[in-house]
Amino acid sequence: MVFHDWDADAKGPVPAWIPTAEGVRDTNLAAFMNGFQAEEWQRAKTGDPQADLDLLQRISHSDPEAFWRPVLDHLRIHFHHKPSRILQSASNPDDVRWLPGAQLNIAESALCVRDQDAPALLWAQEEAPDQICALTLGELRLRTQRFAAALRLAGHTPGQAIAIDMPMTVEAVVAYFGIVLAGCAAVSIADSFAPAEIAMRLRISNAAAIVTQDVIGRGDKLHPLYTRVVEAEAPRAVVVPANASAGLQVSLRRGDVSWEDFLKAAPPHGSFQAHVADASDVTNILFSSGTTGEPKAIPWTHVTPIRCGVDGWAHQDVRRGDVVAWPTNLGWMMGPWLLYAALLNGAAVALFQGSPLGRAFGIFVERAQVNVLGLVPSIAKAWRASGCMKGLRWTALRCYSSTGEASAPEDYHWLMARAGYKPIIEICGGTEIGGGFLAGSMLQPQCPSTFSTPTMGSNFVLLPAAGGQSMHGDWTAVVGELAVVPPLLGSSQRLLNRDHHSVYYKDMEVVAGTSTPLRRHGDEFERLPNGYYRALGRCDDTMNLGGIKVSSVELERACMEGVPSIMEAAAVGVPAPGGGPEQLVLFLVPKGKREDVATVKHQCQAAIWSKLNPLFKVERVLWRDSLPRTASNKVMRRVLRDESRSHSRL
Ligand SMILES: Nc1ncnc2c1ncn2[C@@H]1O[C@H](COP(=O)(O)OP(=O)(O)OP(=O)(O)O)[C@@H](O)[C@H]1O
Repeated sequence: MVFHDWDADAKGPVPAWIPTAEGVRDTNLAAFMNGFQAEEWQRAKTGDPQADLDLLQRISHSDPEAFWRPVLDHLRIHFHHKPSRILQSASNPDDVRWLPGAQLNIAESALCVRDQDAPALLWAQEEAPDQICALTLGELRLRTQRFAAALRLAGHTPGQAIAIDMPMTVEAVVAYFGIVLAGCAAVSIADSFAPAEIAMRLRISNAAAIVTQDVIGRGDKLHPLYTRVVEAEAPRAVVVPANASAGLQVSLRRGDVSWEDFLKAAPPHGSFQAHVADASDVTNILFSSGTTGEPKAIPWTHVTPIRCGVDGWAHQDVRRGDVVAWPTNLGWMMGPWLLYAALLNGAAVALFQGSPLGRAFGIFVERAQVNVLGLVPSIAKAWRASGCMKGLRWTALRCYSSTGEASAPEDYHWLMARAGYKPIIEICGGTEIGGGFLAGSMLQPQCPSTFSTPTMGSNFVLLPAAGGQSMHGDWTAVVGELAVVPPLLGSSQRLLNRDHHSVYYKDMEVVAGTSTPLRRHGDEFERLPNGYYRALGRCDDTMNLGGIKVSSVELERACMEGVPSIMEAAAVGVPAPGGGPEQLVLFLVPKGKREDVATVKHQCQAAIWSKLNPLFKVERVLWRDSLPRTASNKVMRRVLRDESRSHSRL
């Protein structure tokens, strides 16, 4: 009611959550600001953390030496040899060096320097979501060291690539950190992939071994995993049983070994000296989702996880003793991101062994006392449609967080309300960024499906179609492609299967007033009148309707808000048969039964006219049972574009 005369055109969307003074005071950033010493900070700060947030964010990229030193201390990054400086600049962004001269193993910072008695991992099975099991950091460290020792005894040397293809279980986390401690690179492969996809990733990374699981149990169904890995002609496999008490449910190839036998070679309590590496050595090889084409193989170094840690610290406000849950897999960047964002901040990771779509997951969140709950938009949509979380009390929750694709404000308003109005911290970046460049903040009012600040350390411009570069802080409402201003700590400097420079810098404008090229990212954003941002999806998903550029996401949002009978929408622009301007085709998933196409087309048209532009014409509407998605659950509009082209040829 307080907002009934809110002028959204002048002030941006209505906030659905406003931090209290006490809430602001308790954040990590407010505490950090108290002790921050940078010269510009001392000169210009007001003493009010909310008012000073922009200043801190600006200093975080304009003065990396001043910003990162205390942040590295705060995250307790453990160096065997300290870096000579934070950043060694170069005119080519691929040649800059973060933490030059540093010798470290980032897994030690995650496992060895914090309270060893504190919980590090919590988990439960889908069949018994309220039976929470826990492992302390000390126990996790010991198991990890044993795995690393076993790797060494099996002949694996620093620099080798070792794949992991399995659900995100305790064993997966042990293997992940064990590989990093041993100086090898973990090749992250999502557990949903078919053999050909697994084989491609093993080939690109030249993996010397793989850690996998026999089967994946979901509800009362068992899905094969080991057989897929075998079909991919994987190298030697270490195989974890899905059900430890039942033992392995597959027979192994000659040379493959069970998890238990693999570990037997190393003493359970022996200490393992972590491999001390250069900051730029590889710890992890990840693959992007492939929304825009073939997945890119992206190496993460010992520096990249610091991006994850700082995101979690500054944006989701992960605190010591917290519990962080985020249904994902090590094969997606949010898997490793979650481990580092929690452990580098002294928090525990909550791993649910089952589907996040049902009530069992909600019970787990309640019982594990989850403080920070991450998700992708399709999870919230499913919860809202089924009503499965009704009555659950997520009282420990301080915030949600969302990544992956643009969210629907209505769904997210619903989600905020279901935990008694808790903010949803949107974060957008990418596998090659090691985390986010744009996010929400617990120091600022939050509106569903918007971003309120660049992440700490990052800087970007929007490139409006009319030309020019619009900086954050310009405070002008504008739409444009977002381009990152390098350098950005954590972002990639090489790719294994493409030329890094051509993918990210070729043909890009230079940063105004410098000779440094902007870094391409390929997302379209709108800056709102209050300086917040809204994601408009991939630039490839924008279309030109009657000479006006519009993004798929905007059209979809208008339909979702205006037509109650649809659950999901995907909008694509298709060239008119025989040439001419693009035509708008809508693919819709119904909430219940499919309504008459002509009626729904009329409703969508009305919603688009009233919310966006009276010149946009809906050409066709097609019902679908579901939308095509990548393995990481992102809508593949390029597949729909192809589909509608073939429809129009019929
Ligand atoms: N909170 C968010 N809101 C909107 N979009 C998001 C959000 N988080 C991530 N994204 C989208 O996901 C992308 C990053 O995902 P990822 O690194 O897996 O690569 P991809 O773009 O999906 O795949 P590829 O680069 O192979 O095409 C972002 O560029 C953005 O398009």
